[in-house]
Order: sequence, then structure tokens, then C-alpha cells
Amino acid sequence: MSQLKPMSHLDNIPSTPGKFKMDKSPYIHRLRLHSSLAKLTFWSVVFLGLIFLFFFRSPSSSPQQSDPSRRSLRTYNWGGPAWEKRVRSSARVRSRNGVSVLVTGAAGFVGTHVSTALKRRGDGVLGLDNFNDYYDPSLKRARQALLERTGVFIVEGDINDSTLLRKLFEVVAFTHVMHLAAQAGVRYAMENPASYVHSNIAGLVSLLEVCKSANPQPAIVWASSSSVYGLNTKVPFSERDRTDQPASLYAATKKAGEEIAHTYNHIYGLSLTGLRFFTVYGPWGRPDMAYFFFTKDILKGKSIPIFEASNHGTVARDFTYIDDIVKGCLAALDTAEKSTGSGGKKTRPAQLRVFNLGNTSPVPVSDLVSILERLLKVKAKRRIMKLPRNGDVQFTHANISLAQRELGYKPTTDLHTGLKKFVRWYLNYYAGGKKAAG
Ligand SMILES: O=C(O)[C@H]1O[C@H](OP(=O)(O)OP(=O)(O)OC[C@H]2O[C@@H](n3ccc(=O)[nH]c3=O)[C@H](O)[C@@H]2O)[C@H](O)[C@@H](O)[C@@H]1O
Repeated sequence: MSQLKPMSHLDNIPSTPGKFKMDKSPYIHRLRLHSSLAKLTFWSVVFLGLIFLFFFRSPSSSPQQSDPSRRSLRTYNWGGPAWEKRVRSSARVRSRNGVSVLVTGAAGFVGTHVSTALKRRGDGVLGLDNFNDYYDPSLKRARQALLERTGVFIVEGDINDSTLLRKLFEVVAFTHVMHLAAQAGVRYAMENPASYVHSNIAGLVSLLEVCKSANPQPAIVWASSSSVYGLNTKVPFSERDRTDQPASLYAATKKAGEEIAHTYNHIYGLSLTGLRFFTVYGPWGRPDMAYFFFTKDILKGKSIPIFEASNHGTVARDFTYIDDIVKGCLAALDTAEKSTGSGGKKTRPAQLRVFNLGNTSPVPVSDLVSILERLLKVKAKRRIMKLPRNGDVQFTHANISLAQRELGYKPTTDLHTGLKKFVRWYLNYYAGGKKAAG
């Protein structure tokens, strides 16, 4: 052994480019082989470890832990004859006067409810969703399973993928788009501003670009937000009130969406209806919303932060029950006029609308907590906190007379009734805490 030269990394480098040194002794050859094998094994383990760390980190269940960069890196599988068949079948209209609707954000809270309602009345519905991990993706998968049972197929993909969008319009001549895909949440915008720009601005433009060139052009109904009223103090909020003082980046992106809608309507003749939702809640809701995580934390005995404005001012929301919102969405689709463009050009003016969809009766957040306490039969550990300066506004209150007149919109569910239905669902879904609430 002593006559053997110690191995060095230089031994593997060819002395002449393109040629490897020949080993003289078979002994040396074996030793080198062992050493190379050891190195190879070592580096393979390191490499696999890195891959494991990158792809298989457990998905986060809270917005705070989510890594936004992974979202845009994701690739989705779509295409092929079997996939196209599923797309066509899901979007097939099954009733007289039915419409075929592409629902973006179909695995989301509002998207799931709207898709189900459309499908049940015989419309053709195709879902699109990127299943991002802003909140527990397993809840989105459960909603997907629910939709599959009603015959709605959700294509996995991002609204920023214009190739996919064009393909969908090639396969199905959608009459309508219900655009609900968005980065939601008011406070999270401070943590991850890029995701709001990605989904609510770039994504919206990507979708409208494809819609403007589609033949026929679809009519589009999309989710704006009560947050566009921002620091407006005139109550109740009417569509004619100022919306130029957003209090969060989320609100600013929704407001930008309304302006972008104006542009596409003006230039290309797209029929566009924006719906300003007011704090929507209900079964299958979003775990990042207060009513949802208050429920989880009250049951766990954890304290809940209740915001209060300066001078002990009440913070209140015009909480709106999901079934009322669904009726508003369907009425907006049903009253949407056709787009008037063709080949990317406007032939005559097209419809451009914006509606408040609220409940018209704001409730203080502390009252929401009292209702939950009664329904859950558990006393909440209240922690009163100053309203943080990260996007929240003190109150919202919708004037819905326009939606009432034009859409026949009439909310019928008060907060107690709606929360009762939510709590029943919550307890059933999380089956006594066996599943972890997201
Ligand atoms: O109306 C809307 O357009 C918006 O409604 C909700 O936003 P928000 O009303 O802030 O809903 P929550 O986050 O569920 O908050 C509800 C109320 O609870 C309060 N809150 C929230 C969190 C908390 O820890 N403590 C607390 O008191 C908030 O200040 C607010 O008054 C949604 O999260 C947005 O996506 C939506 O666009």
C-alpha cells in the first residue's frame, strides 16, 4: 500500500484535453474506482438532499409561511385528447338558454359556490385554479372533490399562462368568464406585495388579452372589493363615491383592476362587470379571514386579537353571506350584455358596470365574536388591540340600491344565521379537530 500514490482530484483530470490518463496497475485502478464511487455517492446524496429540500418542504398552512417565489415557478400538466375531452364535457351546456362559463379561482371560496350553482342550473362550467398555498391547499383540494362530484372539472394552471388560456378558448367558445382568481387578504399585502401584482394586475391583463382576441369575445364578470372605498368616510358606500384613497396594496390592485377593466371595455368592446364584495363569509370559507380563524382559536382556547380604532372606536364590517353573494354573481352573469368587439377591435360601445354586493348592515367585530361564542358554546379569550396600520379600514357599509335595481340583488341572511351555517360546516369538516384547520 505504501508505494501507492495518494489519490488527488488532479488524478481525474486528463493530461491531454479529450483524453484520460491510463492507470498502470489494476490495484490502483480498483482503489480509484472505489474512491470515485464514494465521491459519486456522496455528491448524489447531497444533490438529492437539495432537491428534496427544494420541492418537498411541507406546504404551509398560513399565509405567513408561504413562499411566493414557488408559485410562479410551478408548472402544470395540461393538454392531450383526454384532457380536452374533460374540458369540453365540463363546459357543455345542459339546459335551454344555458351559458358556458370559465370560472377562474374555481377552487377558491366564492369560486366553488358559484361553480356549483351554475352547474346545478344546467350551465356549462369549467374551472381554472393554480392551487397556490396562500392558505391550506388541502381545503382547496376538498372543494375540488366537491366540484368534481357535481361535474365541474378544474384545470390546474395560472391565469398568467396565456398559452393555456388561449387553448381553453380554442377548445370551448365560452360565452362568459367569471373571474374570481386573485390574491386576497388585506393585511398579507405588506408581507408579499409581489403576489398581488402577479395575480390581481398581471393576471387580470393576461386574461383580458386572451378574452379580447377570443371569437366570440366573452362577457366578463369579476371580483373587485369593498376595500376600494379605502379611507372614504361617507356611509353607506355608494358606487359613485370616491375610490382614490386605497388603504392597502390589495385595495390598490383591485382599484387598478377597475381602471384596467375600463380600458379593455373602451378599446376592445369587452363587456365587463366588477362586483365589490363586502367581507364574504360562510361554509367552505377562507381560513385567513377573521371569522374563520377566530372559530379555530376560540375552540383551541387561544386568545383572539380584536381590533379597536383610536379612542375605543368600533371596528365593523358589512359581513355578507356566501349564498347572497352567489345570487348576485349569477344575476350579474345573467344581465351581462354581449361584448361588442371582434378580432380585437370594438365595433360599438359595450357594457361596463360596477356593483356593491354587501349586506347593508355592518356588525362590530366584537359582536361577531359574541355570536361565535354562543354558537360554539365556548368563551373567547379576547385580546383588544389597536387597529394595525397595515391596510385595515375602520368600517365598511354597502349601499346596494344599484345592484337591487339592476340585478334584483336582495341579501336575506343575517350574520347570526350565516355564522350558524358556517359553524355547523366547520365542526363537521374538521370533525372534532381530527383534521388540522388551515
Ligand atoms: O370586503 C372585502 O373586499 C374584503 O373582505 C375581507 O377583508 P376584511 O374585511 O379585512 O376581512 P377579515 O380579514 O376577515 O377581517 C374582518 C374584521 O375583523 C377584524 N380583525 C381581523 C383580524 C384580526 O386579527 N382581528 C380583527 O379584529 C378586521 O379589522 C375586520 O374588521 C377579505 O379578506 C378581503 O379579501 C376582501 O376583499
